[in-house]
Amino acid sequence: MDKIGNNHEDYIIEKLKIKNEDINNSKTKINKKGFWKLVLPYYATYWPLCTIFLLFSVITSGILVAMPILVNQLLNTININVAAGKIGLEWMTVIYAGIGLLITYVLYAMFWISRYTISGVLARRIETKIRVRLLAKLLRLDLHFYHNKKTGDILTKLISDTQILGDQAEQIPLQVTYSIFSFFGASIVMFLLDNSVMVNGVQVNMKDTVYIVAAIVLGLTLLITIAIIFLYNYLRKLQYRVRRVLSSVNGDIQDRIHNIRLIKASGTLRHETERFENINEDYFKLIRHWEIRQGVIWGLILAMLFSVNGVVIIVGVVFVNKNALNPIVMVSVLMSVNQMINPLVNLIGLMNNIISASVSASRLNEILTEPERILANEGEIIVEKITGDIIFQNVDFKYSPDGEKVLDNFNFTFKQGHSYALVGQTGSGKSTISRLLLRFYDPIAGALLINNDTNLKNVNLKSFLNHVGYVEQEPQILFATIAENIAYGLENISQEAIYAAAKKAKLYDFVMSLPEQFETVVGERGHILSGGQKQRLVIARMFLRNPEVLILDEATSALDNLVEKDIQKELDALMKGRTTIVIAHRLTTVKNVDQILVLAPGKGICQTGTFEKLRKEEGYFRDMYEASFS
Ligand SMILES: Nc1ncnc2c1ncn2[C@@H]1O[C@H](COP(=O)(O)OP(=O)(O)OP(=O)(O)O)[C@@H](O)[C@H]1O
Repeated sequence: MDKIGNNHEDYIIEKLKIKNEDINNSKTKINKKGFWKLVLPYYATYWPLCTIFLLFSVITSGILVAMPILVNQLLNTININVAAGKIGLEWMTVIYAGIGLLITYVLYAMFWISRYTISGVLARRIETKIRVRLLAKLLRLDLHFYHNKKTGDILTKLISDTQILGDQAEQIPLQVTYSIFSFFGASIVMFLLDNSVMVNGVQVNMKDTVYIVAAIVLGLTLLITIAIIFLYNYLRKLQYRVRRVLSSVNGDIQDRIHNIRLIKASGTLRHETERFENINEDYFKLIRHWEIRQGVIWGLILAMLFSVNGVVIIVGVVFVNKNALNPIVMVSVLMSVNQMINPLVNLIGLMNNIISASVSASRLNEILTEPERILANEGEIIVEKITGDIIFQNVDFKYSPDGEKVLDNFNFTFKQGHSYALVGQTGSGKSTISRLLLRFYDPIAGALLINNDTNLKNVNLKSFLNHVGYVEQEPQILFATIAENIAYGLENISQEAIYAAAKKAKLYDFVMSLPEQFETVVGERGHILSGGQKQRLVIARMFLRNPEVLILDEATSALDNLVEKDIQKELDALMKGRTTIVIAHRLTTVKNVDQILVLAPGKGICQTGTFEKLRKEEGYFRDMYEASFS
């Protein structure tokens, strides 16, 4: 099997930053039982629906399979009188058989419609349940998981793969039941056919001949089935690679749309279009490769299957010629052979679906089996109030196992009710300290204690975060109204409280000038807001939370000096009596804090003191101070 990365896929791999081993190691990535493992629990949960669905599938398949018997009965009413050379009909039997056929078709239609509706509902139920489960898992995973993922890639799994799984959770059992049932049903029917003929007034039975024909059909189809199983494994690996690349292409589109302003500002429209064309051209070649192979493979197998029909016709004609097979029975035998082949043809049509389902299940399992490093401790120690110090005790931390330590034996006590500022060169670990405190990550060694002695790992995370207000450099804004964005995470908040928070954040006047005021939808990531307005919105969110611990990571960096001064006044008032950690490059923001910590990359804290003390001391802070006034 050719490896991706050796030929036309080189470009796509390089451009989309796909890990080569991710694709070529598809053997380890694809879990053969993945699909069943994922959907069986849902079949068990919705067992009444499943039972009816399976029952009706069996009934509809049964009716189809029984059809040759009815036809056989009908045809047998034609009584061939060989001696007299006449053909006579038993009209009453014909009428009864006709009515029987009609009733059968009506019943078939009724069961088919019921089965179709029930299985559709079941499919969508399973799809939505798996999607919710996946989303819940994604929310539980810590930020490490997201570092090397593209959002579009995750979205493809969340939307397309769950949909494929839902569809196939319906189609696979349905078609497999039908196929197995019809195959074996048709085989049995073939043996039950009345293969006797009147020869010169004497009834002659030809059962042996039918057995021979059936054995030929069974033998040939068994061989073809074995071939299908081998080819299935090959095609599944190929399909995994195609889907992996497709979801990376989706990720790429999402990434470029996300950065549309960069593209516009850099004038790279043509470059991006060409790049995308090249990526898609490579994707096209890859999928063409898949389409051709699977087309040829399934086509050949279909041809082999249909040739069974041909073999039966030839064998049948020979037997009829030797008077070993009743020509009327031969019609029914041929119908039964078709009934045996049809399920296999059906299974071939279903093969691509089975492959898709198996690949989707493997891709979803990549997320579902991802270890959860941070357990939110839903039922553990509830934090009613933050009344004590926050202590970083011998904390070591790095972002990846093979990366450098960002914090190395970091020790510091943030005293309750005091304010602190973290300053220092870029990359010195200031934001990392706040991320650890919010439990975006856990330290690899040491501990974070809150309320003097409670390990943060042991507390109910939500109850702790209820007391923490966090404003970060890049405001996180949802596609929702301004009011919803301000009140995010809080329940039963009055309109007045939202207005008051907006006033403190100097956002109120602007919001009231909008046609829909606080009900204005701000667009994705606050598209309709300026950088400063976004920052004011997240500051308003924090005022509303009224937390006991404040973490302000460059909270006012996007504000102009006058607004910043106003908001800083409000923030200073809020900071009083609350443990506050301010991360800032602007000295105005850190002027009034109780203590400033100066950090250096790889060294941790290298200076501490008040603004006045550090201003005079030789070091990074004095350099920073002098630079800002030079
Ligand atoms: N998600 C991440 N994965 C890997 N490394 C990271 C990640 N986030 C930060 N780092 C690295 O950790 C170090 C500390 O980053 P951090 O964001 O804490 O610095 P900072 O002092 O806040 O910088 P700045 O002042 O520029 O915001 C940096 O070297 C950075 O490259």
